[in-house]
Amino acid sequence: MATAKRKPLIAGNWKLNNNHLEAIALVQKMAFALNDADYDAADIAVLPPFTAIRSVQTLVEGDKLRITYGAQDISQHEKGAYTGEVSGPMLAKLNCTYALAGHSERREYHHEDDAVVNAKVKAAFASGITPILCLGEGLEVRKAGRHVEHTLAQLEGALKGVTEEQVRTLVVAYEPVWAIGTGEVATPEDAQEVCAALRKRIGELYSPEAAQQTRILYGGSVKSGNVAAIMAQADVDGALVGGASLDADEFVKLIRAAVQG
Ligand SMILES: O=C[C@H](O)COP(=O)(O)O
Repeated sequence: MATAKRKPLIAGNWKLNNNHLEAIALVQKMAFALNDADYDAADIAVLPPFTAIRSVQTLVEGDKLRITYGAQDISQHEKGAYTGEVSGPMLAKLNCTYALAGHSERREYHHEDDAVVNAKVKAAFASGITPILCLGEGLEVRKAGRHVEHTLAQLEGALKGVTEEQVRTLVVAYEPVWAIGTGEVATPEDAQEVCAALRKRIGELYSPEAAQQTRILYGGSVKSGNVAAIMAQADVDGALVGGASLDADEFVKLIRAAVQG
């Protein structure tokens, strides 16, 4: 089967870093370094904390930057008595392109299970936001050799009720939990094994054509020095980057290394 061309996506998840002033400084520095060839080669996104999204929006729209942005989480609810939550319509009003759903840190520290993640994925689509669905196994599961079945079960749980049309635009991020923020990177072959299995299962659940369109990212200690080998894998379409996205010079270097090839 001919492989459709998927534009790489390099997304920087800032996690709990950068107030709105620091966010402006970081995006300005990125914008100063990036050029049209970079934007043509990859979609480039930042995922600031909620409090900085408005500042990033103002900068991006005011200067017509080709950097896209999104949120690190999205409520499964649209409105009502849900203290602390931020809804899809609120994020859409800020012109967010993406929202993470099911990041392992949300699953671990906020006890989000597959049903909640599924509701968040659907909430994002309902507001015209592209969910970046995060999946991945912990160390115990990896050691037991059950990483593929574990990640596929998370995928199936998160996609209940998601249509084929939606899944074509979905972004999936495979992030082995043991490789997040630890300096421990999965080998390119480890990343490919799971990303290929995810694409195959999307093909079985929907259609091979849809599976060829879904972008699948790898995340977990991705840096400018290791991204090229990961991106060289057939089923890896980009990276979800934590720590290395907090430094503009390193992030731009990483983006360029990711698309050279
Ligand atoms: O969302 C990003 C991932 O959790 C990876 O974080 P990291 O690049 O700091 O390991």
